[in-house]
Amino acid sequence: MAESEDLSNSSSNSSSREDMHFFEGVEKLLEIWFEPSTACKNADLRKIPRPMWDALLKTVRCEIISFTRNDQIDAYVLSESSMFVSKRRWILKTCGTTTPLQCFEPLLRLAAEIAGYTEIEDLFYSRKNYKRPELQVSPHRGFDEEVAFLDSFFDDGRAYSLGAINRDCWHLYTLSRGGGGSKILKRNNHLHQLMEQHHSQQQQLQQQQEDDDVQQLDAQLIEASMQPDPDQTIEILMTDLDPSVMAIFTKDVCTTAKEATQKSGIHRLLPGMVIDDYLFDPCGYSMNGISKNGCYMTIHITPEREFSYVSFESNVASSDYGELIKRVTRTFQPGKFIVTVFANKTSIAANANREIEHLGTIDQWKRRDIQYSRFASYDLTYAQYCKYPS
Ligand SMILES: C[S@+](CC[C@H](N)C(=O)[O-])C[C@H]1O[C@@H](n2cnc3c(N)ncnc32)[C@H](O)[C@@H]1O
Repeated sequence: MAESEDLSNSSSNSSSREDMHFFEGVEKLLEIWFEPSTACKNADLRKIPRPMWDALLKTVRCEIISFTRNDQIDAYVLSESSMFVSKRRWILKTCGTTTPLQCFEPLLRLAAEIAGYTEIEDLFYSRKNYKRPELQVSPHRGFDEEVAFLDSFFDDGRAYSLGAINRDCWHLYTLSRGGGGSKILKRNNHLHQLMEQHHSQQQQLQQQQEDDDVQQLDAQLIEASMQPDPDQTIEILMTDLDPSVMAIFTKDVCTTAKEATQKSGIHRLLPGMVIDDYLFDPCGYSMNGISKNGCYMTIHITPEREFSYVSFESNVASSDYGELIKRVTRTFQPGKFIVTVFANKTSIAANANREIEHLGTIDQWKRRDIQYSRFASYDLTYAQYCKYPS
């Protein structure tokens, strides 16, 4: 399977490429939803203390550089992108040569031992094709390897590649169940035992509770599981960006992250977000934005001209993502971009596929690819756009 970006127009040969400074902006994105726990009423991933996150992120090869929180969500800016921790949802987005799948086992242990979760309800692992896949380390040297790794944990995982696999494309691994928990495979013996052990301990505790309490909780859970909470995620992954915009995200032009945020107009993309931003030296930018209702946005920028890359992601609900896509692409002026939208049936973005189908052009960007997929609990729309004439 072709993995690298289309390099047919590149004049670089392999020896000069070796010497070149390079940073892989493309992120690996892992989102896990844990199943609400009947036995542990106060289960919460935010109970996991900071030193444990620090240790977990060492296995990923990155570290926390900034932190902000509100009642709904803890948001971490990392040396390579971001981590968001909510009650039962965990999101890790990391770029460069990080290894997010390496922290999968430690995460499940912390979720069981500290947070009180023993079952995974849903999982999404996704990324764009890397620009330089040969620089990645195991288990991220190719999508096949990432899938094999995840398949060793799940018996119901499914892998998809959307877009043109010899050019710009996007890979996704997800579970095929609509909630209901996904059993960790028995061949991961130690982890399986650990999860089972926590599960049975919690079940014993459950039996000690008053019958009324349990019945009430069960009734609430049944009702909640029949009607999922609205959920949606939009990602816009941009390449070949306008150098004059990218210059903003260098220390030559801005001395602080706040200055870069304001000069670029990032603060106007989704008003009402509390922004935690970071400007790297000599260049590079990351920000997390969070709002009181639990929404987040995150933007990461690799401004170097030879491999410029910007990602935008948010779970903000909208029935008009076209407007948001316009604001984002006008801000960063990419040569090309990929949009993905996940939305479940109760989301106001549930018709995003139809909306994007009508967006054949967005300003000066023309759509080259569109695919629509229906999964157990979410619909997914993938589209790719290029600036024309291209
Ligand atoms: C971490 S940031 C944003 C990454 C993000 N995934 C993206 O490219 O959209 C990466 C940018 O910061 C620069 N940078 C400077 N110092 C860095 C550091 N210590 N760690 C990671 N990136 C650094 C890189 O050269 C690159 O331009």
